[in-house]
Amino acid sequence: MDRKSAELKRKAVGIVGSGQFATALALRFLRAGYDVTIGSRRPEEAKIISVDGGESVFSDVRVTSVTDCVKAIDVVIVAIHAEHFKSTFPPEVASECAGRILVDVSNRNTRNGTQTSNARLLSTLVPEATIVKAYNTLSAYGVENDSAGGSRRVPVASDDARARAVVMEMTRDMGFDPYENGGLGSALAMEESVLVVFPEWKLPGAMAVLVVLFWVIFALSRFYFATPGIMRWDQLPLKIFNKVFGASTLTLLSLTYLPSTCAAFLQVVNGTKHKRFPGWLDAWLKARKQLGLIAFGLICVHACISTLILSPTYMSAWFEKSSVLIIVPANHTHDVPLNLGGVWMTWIGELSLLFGILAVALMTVLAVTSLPSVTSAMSWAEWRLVHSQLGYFMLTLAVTHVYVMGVPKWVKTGFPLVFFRVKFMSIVFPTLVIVLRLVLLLPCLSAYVDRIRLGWERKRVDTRMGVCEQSV
Ligand SMILES: NC(=O)C1=CN([C@@H]2O[C@H](COP(=O)(O)OP(=O)(O)OC[C@H]3O[C@@H](n4cnc5c(N)ncnc54)[C@H](OP(=O)(O)O)[C@@H]3O)[C@@H](O)[C@H]2O)C=CC1
Ligand SMILES: [Fe+3]
Repeated sequence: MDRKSAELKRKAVGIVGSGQFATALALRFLRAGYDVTIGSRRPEEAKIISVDGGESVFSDVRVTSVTDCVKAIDVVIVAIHAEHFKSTFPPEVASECAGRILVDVSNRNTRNGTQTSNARLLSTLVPEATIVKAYNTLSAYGVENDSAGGSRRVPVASDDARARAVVMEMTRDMGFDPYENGGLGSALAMEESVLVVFPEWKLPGAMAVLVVLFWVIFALSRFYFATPGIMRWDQLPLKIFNKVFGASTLTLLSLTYLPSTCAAFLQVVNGTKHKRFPGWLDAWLKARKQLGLIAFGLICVHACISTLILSPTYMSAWFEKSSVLIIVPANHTHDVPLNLGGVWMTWIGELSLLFGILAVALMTVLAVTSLPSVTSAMSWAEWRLVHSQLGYFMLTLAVTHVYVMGVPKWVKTGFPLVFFRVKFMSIVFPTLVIVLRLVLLLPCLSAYVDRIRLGWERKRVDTRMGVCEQSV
């Protein structure tokens, strides 16, 4: 076979099934210049598409029986539900698939705890074909419309490296971004990946809910039970909840930065970095980005509400007291014009606001630099500088924002009543996190941590147990 005819053969693809996904893939392959053959149970009934996307005559797609499709084409995409594998590939059809590449695109509806992937099931039914798992992470809509949501990255898995390479090239031809995803053993994880949504947000989401709930309960108890009489229910939506948002932000920011400090202390205690972190710390370290982003969302809400209620009525401590003495002459009957003028902010208000605004600005920088496109444009050293040093600086600014406005009141309140104040309690945990970080910065300790991170070990440990490469 000369090169030209080999090339022409490579540009042909078969698709078993004529449903929604099969149609979308056929259209995409047609646009990429492929000859498309659809293998259907009832070829005469199959709805056929043309390359311009409209339904039309059989001009662009060849429709045959499943047997003829697998007989004629080297690479066949199996776009049917796994429940129909058995009826579609009985032994007589399976034998015709010998030497062919079959691409399994199927997904499951539930995580039924099975240990066998659909791809493995197909490989047992069609043992003489080479099975590749791909495209199950796409959607029919996304395949048809480039503007549709969803990742353009396509994992491709197969035990046969050549088959993987063939399918990856076809994927590129369609305009997607394929990547090697190992052997067929990965198929189970690929099928499960579409059944769970935002798995990395589960733990941080749960932590955030608990934190906000804690502050809601604390704020309500403080205003309702601890100091009855000062609570006005009509100020619950903004004044009280704004305190909850502020306190929750500080707690979540602390939870974002604490695990790296814990990891550093653990490395000091272990005297090595070659020891796995316990599971809880590992999960917590992985949740940092999401925790930080949730905190960013809450600080935006806190900043909006604070701006709206910024007035001497709501924030009396931030504004100078103004009093006017009105002497009304006896028998005075007409209006007396009063020009009360503006009320100036105190230095406490101004300074506290400044620290708050700076903290929000820095948090915005941190949130932007956590976007994948921005992260990929940064070096590791730059990323570390922003998310570690700058992050702690931002936390310190946020805490100072509360200290400046709170200290005069706390001094007046005194112990133990100060423990019932939301603002006071909100900075206890962040202060502890900052102090722990400062302890790590002590020259003797930071030099020790640096040595450990360079690979030094206090005593040799069995590194074969696994190396922890988590960035801290
Ligand atoms: N739709 C999507 O967005 C995505 C789908 N997938 C996977 O692609 C596969 C096909 O999905 P989709 O196109 O949506 O499904 P459809 O129900 O639209 O199509 C399934 C096709 O399977 C064929 N088939 C074979 N045997 C049977 C049978 N016994 N009963 C009914 N149909 C049969 C039919 O074609 P014919 O009549 O020509 O034989 C039918 O058109 C599934 O495994 C799905 O998990 C993966 C990613 C995204
Ligand atoms: Fe605030």
